[in-house]
Amino acid sequence: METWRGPTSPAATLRWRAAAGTAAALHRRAAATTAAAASALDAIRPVPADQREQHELAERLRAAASLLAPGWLGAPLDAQSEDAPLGGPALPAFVRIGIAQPLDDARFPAVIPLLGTGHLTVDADSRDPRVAGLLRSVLLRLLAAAPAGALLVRGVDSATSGQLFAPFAPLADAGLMPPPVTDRAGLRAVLTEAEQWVRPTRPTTARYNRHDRTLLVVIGSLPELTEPADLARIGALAREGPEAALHLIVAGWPPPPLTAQTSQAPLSRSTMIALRNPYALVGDPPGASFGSPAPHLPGTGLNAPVFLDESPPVPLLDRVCRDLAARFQADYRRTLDDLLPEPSDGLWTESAAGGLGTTVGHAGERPVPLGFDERTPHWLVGGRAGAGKSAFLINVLYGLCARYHPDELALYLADFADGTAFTEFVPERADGFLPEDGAEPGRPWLPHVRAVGVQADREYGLALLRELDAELDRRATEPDQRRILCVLDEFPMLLAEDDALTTEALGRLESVARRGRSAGVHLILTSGPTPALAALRARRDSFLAQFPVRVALPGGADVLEPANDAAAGLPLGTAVVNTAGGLGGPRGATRGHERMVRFPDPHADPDALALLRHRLWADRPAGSAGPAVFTGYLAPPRPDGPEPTADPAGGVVALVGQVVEVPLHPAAVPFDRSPGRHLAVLGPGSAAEDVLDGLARSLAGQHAPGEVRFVVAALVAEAEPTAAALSAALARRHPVDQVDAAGLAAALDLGGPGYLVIFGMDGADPDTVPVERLRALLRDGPARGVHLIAWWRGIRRFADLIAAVAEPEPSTDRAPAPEDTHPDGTDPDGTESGGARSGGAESATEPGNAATIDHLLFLDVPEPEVARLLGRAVRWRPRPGRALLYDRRTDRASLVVPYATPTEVSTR
Ligand SMILES: Nc1ncnc2c1ncn2[C@@H]1O[C@H](COP(=O)(O)OP(=O)(O)OP(=O)(O)O)[C@@H](O)[C@H]1O
Repeated sequence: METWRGPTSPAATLRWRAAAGTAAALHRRAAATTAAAASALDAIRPVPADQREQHELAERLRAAASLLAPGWLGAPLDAQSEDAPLGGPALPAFVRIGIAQPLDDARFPAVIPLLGTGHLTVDADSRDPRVAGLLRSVLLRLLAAAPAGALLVRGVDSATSGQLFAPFAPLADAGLMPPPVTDRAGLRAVLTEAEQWVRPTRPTTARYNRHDRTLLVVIGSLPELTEPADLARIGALAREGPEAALHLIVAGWPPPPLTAQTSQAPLSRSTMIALRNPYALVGDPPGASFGSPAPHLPGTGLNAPVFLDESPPVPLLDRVCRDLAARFQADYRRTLDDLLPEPSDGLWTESAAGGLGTTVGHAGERPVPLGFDERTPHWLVGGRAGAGKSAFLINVLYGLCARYHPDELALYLADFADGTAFTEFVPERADGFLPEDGAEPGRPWLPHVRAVGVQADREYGLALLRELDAELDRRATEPDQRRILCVLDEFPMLLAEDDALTTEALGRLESVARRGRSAGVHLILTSGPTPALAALRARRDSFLAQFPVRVALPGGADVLEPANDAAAGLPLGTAVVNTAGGLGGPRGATRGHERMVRFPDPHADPDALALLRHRLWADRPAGSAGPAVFTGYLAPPRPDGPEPTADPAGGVVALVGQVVEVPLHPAAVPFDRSPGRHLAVLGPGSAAEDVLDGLARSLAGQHAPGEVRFVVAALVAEAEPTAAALSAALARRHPVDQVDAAGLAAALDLGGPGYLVIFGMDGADPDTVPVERLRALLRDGPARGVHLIAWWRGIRRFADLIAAVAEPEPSTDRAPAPEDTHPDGTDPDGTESGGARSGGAESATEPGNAATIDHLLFLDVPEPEVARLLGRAVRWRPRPGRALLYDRRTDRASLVVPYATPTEVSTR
């Protein structure tokens, strides 16, 4: 009789017996099953090579296969009942790949070891329908048979643009299996994830992370021109993967060589399938042999042609994927309500005296509480983009706001990336700013939230930390029952530069974290995956040591200790909550300090969220103010209401923008009667021109009609249109002279109250506008209500002029003493103030010389130039939408966001 590969012989029969015996030996993890299979197979004896014996052998192998790969793992999928239960007690060790057919009428399921053992390769890729069928059926079997959540799958398929995995889309929608990647970048991301998965916990001892879950990477086809380096990474993963619960199914392996150097060896530790027509040859599984009677003899693979399983019926695939997704979602069907107190209990029933607490999620059926008190004062939260960080934070913040009265809890929120986490807490208005007083906001605000920084500058973050530090100073003498929670989202950006701001921010973080613990000031820091975290942790006396609570969302394992792999492979909507600084513990041991929680998506029901927000807002204590909102990417509108009017000395205060500080406040330039009350706007661009324009309009609005005279001059051509438009606008309310340089010279003697608004002062010819007359104006103008507000395009001309006007002259006038020195001797951005200085502006500040300009507003002037002019260090990074306001009298420099460009003058 002829078998498929040759005449049947006792030796061949022996090989069959050995094959089954080997398979049984491989099944170590299913000992009982294996024992049963082995005993079934041991009964096989060498038999005469007749058809009857062959049939009997096939029958026994069929029985063995049903023991090794029961249910979903081995059943013919086209006959599989749609009601067959999903999930099993343990990860499957064997899986069917097709039907072996040694004789025309003798068949048995071909079963290979995979999970727990090695990998599978096929020499053709997903473009071959037989390969696509095999991959889909193996994947379906494994997913259907694995315990829920135990098998994580990553798909790669370039040749069919991911179509191979299309039937599994419901799993992607549910967040169970990400959509397949289809290009080289995607492949690299998958390989990186797999490498992290197998990364030794401690490289020196080469011990491997051991996961409770298994990662299966299924490559249906490699991207075209996959680079040898990436192929080598696959090879390395194959070698190291199985011990770390990583397995590969790679179709199209080995890939066709591009050059002799790039030809790839078979993937180690894999069962290889070679396609023939119409059947396939199946090689030996790793470390064992289907066909060799003894391990030391070379294996020949399975001695029977195998007809690979076809793609499972679409309805079956669909049903299984939907069921798995539905189960997963059922577990996640909890809502934000499940984290809140019972509605019947009402709002704000808990006391913050001993600490704050809320429910952050559920571990199984059990709610998991987490809080802020002396034991767990601060939290560090990590997760990759899209991991649900905002969702987690929003749950926490609403949970706290529902439990504690605004008198017991104040929130400060800031994000530094382009995230949208906190827009949720910004009262709605198209421009992102707080509605006018009394207006019903489109989006109510939470009475607990004092300040929100959206896409905030690093300076804002530092200001927030300074404010908290100052609050802690206050609390040292006057304890305050109200707890403060400050959330800094993407905090590594605050520390991203190697500069003085980072140094100070680190110090403040340390101080706030250390002192806040017992003083009721708490922090949540969040971060995406970044090497900065490891670097921060490695610092001696790292402030992170003050953060015992670590919350790792998907991709956030680096907030845990490196040896703790509890967060590996977390699906969306889950987090590892660790209260021991991220420390792990023995595998399998109950870790009292660590829970895996599931948390709901608070935006899944926007109406419920809006209702809750409205409830919190409607119940706010009388007199509550909305949060101060700083939106980094918007120029704030000039305040609508009347400008702060005349100060006691009879001058006005011009507002140039918003100081980047906490609490937010306007940058005010007083125009009172003392010498030097003038403003220079410095910078080359049109933004400076716009600032001057806006300021002049705002000043016009502060005076009764006809009360002051405006003299407007454009001494550089580029500013003429602006000057003309401004003059026209101002003229609706006040007398205006639009003049040239000569007219300006004449106006220096203006007798009555007025403003000289000069665009392009650097264009003034000293012969036309004499320095001594300018000096007289700077010194004496304010006393008669005349102020200069002028724009210089370049700092050099300004410095020259100021040096010239500041030259000592016989005078007994003395500049007034500084009114306001920063208490800690630093200016608002932390640079040292005061001290002996030299330089242009310097001489302008010398006592006895009052011919000077008190206020300088820098736009787009490099830090060294500003420092040189001021004769002292400043911390300033010019960028669009930001200005530095320097007040000569107080020697303070403040970062300012200039108000939005005006469109028309106030018509009051
Ligand atoms: N518990 C959850 N269950 C299901 N989906 C969720 C859950 N939490 C968040 N999501 C969804 O995941 C997506 C990302 O969530 P979220 O915006 O909270 O992530 P993030 O980490 O803040 O992202 P980024 O850092 O990019 O802003 C959103 O579409 C959200 O609806």
